[in-house]
Amino acid sequence: MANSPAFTPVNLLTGFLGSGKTTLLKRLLTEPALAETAVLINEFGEVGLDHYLLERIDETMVLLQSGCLCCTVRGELADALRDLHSRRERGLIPNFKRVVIESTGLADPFPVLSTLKADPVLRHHFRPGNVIATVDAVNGMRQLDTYIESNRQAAIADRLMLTKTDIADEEGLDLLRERLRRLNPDAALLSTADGELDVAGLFDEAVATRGSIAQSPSGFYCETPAMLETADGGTHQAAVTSFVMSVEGAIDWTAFGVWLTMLLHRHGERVLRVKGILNLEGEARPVAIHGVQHLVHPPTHMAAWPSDDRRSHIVFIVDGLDASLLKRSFEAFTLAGPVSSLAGGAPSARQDVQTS
Ligand SMILES: Nc1nc2c(ncn2[C@@H]2O[C@H](COP(=O)(O)OP(=O)(O)OP(=O)(O)O)[C@@H](O)[C@H]2O)c(=O)[nH]1
Repeated sequence: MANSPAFTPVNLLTGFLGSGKTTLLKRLLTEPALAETAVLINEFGEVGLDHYLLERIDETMVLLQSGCLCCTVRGELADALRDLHSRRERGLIPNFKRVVIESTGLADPFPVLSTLKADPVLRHHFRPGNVIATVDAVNGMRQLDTYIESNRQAAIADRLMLTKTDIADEEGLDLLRERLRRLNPDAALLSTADGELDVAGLFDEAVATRGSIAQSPSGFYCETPAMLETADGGTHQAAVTSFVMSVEGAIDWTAFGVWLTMLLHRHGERVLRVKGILNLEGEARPVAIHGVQHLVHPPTHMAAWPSDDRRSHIVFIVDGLDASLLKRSFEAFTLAGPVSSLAGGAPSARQDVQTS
């Protein structure tokens, strides 16, 4: 295709669970300079909601199967990129000049980058762009303390993007900045709240160095930082699992709000992420809800239902918390009918994530 670059940059948007990747992506995609962007979304969990929460669906947006890019979806990533390239060449989809991959909040970015290098077709048409890692100013310190994935994401990034500085306390923020500078002194440390932020400039530019990671002559990255290897060979923390609760019929908002607040108050340490699209009593439009550990974000109305499915779907990513307990307490609190579908455990798409 005439206007497509010889090597299309593939940018990676990473960052721990709930740290604001989709929010940033949504903002980026409204930038006129970034109009020609293909988006690949990968989510940890049975049911992906991010493509709905992004509220942009077209043929240059690809949802990668559930499972984690760094563990089980790498072949699919390569296939998706090859397919996008081939359809662009044949003029079947709008031209795109860059790719952005939004990874799961638990992804290790390194294998994603090496997928580009390993594939004989991809390396002739794509090149690495930038790795942008969002870091939650409220929960980031605890996540760095607890989850190796969070450290890997921050260590490999070209740009560290602090989010939620508007609701974080100053003292904690200073400590987090210091820690991030120590972890990755070469990355630009930015904030989504910065009015001067050059959003378009976050992408594409190939960078000469990437922290302590060596760059091969072909421009791809060939070493993983040894200091961040996990004892179990690099898979996710042992007890992290995800499940979805799907609920028929409208939910009472007050009861739901009390339940969620109590849940996160009591078990916030272990609820790494909760997000959902809710059908609420008295509301024509769906409402998106987000929680990250102890933090409940204000709910937002979505523009419209993304499909004919009018059920509420609530996705949980938990660390060592029993799905059936959550289901029972949800039913008791909200007096909702039985939760119609409850996926738990470790399905084949994410076998690398062990259940305890
Ligand atoms: N106050 C505030 N809230 C934010 C900011 N960035 C994101 N959020 C909120 O944080 C919640 C999670 O944001 P998402 O963008 O869905 O996070 P994510 O990293 O894509 O989440 P996962 O893909 O599930 O890991 C949402 O309720 C956002 O509105 C910010 O800078 N300030």
